[in-house]
Amino acid sequence: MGDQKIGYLGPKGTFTKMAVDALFDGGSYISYESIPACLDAVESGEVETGVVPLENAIEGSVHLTIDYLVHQVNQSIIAELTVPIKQHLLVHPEQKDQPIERIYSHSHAIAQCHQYLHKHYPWAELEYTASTGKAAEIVAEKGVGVAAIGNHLAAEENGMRIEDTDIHDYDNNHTRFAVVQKHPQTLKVKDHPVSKQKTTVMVTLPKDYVGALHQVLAAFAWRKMNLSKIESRPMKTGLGNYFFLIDVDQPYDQVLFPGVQAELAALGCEVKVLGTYPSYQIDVPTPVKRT
Ligand SMILES: O=C(O)C(=O)Cc1ccccc1
Repeated sequence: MGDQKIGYLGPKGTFTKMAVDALFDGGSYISYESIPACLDAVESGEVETGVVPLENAIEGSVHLTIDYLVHQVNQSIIAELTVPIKQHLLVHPEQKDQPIERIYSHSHAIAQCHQYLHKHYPWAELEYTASTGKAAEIVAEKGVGVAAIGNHLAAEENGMRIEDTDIHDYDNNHTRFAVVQKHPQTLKVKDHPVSKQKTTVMVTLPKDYVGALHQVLAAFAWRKMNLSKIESRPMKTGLGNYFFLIDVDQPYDQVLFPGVQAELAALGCEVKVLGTYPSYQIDVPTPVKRT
């Protein structure tokens, strides 16, 4: 296999980049400034593999990723990795007593630190950026009087000072990242244990009728297939129209899944397999001391 080209949500110093560094064993890493830009690059073949955030333990799903995967591109999830997330307040090295008037970050990072922000910086304006790395880059450029929420890598890469560490409101803050490809092929990853094999399916109901979701879930339940997540998202075709994304805790097989698909098809549901993949749990290094 040649050099693997991996696109990720950048710029430098994002959590996605930390996840990429932790998972992959070599390759060319190409940074994209937004989730759609990264997934478009996979779609066009500019990179074979993309890595984007999928779900956070505190804030929930990254809807932009889910919606883009479902509505805009045709790609498979070929791996997922879960990494711990520690948020810090980053400032310009010349920041001293100047009031912090604006705080920049990704919407999920801001949501993970709401209580902290409410308590310590209730006056600060919050400004959303496409990633935490972008927020750090903006603050490094703007100078004093502003701050970013991000990780220690963003601090290092942008020459920032960590003003306050571990400012996320809940411990056990983890994020799941999806590794996606248009034409599934083998990945060269470091030697991480696979915690389980999962399959994600998208189910679209024909129309709203009594017990529809119950029947969908029953198809998995009586086959004793464990579900680890179910989420509804709007179809974007009108209020009240939803599809369901279901994570099943087992690899795709030739008996149970086709059985589910046939049973749901008989109910008029559309079922699409978004991927069957290994799930990695990775501990990224977090060498943080207040500086
Ligand atoms: O913005 C980043 O650094 C990302 O990779 C997305 C994200 C944002 C907040 C928590 C986890 C991942």
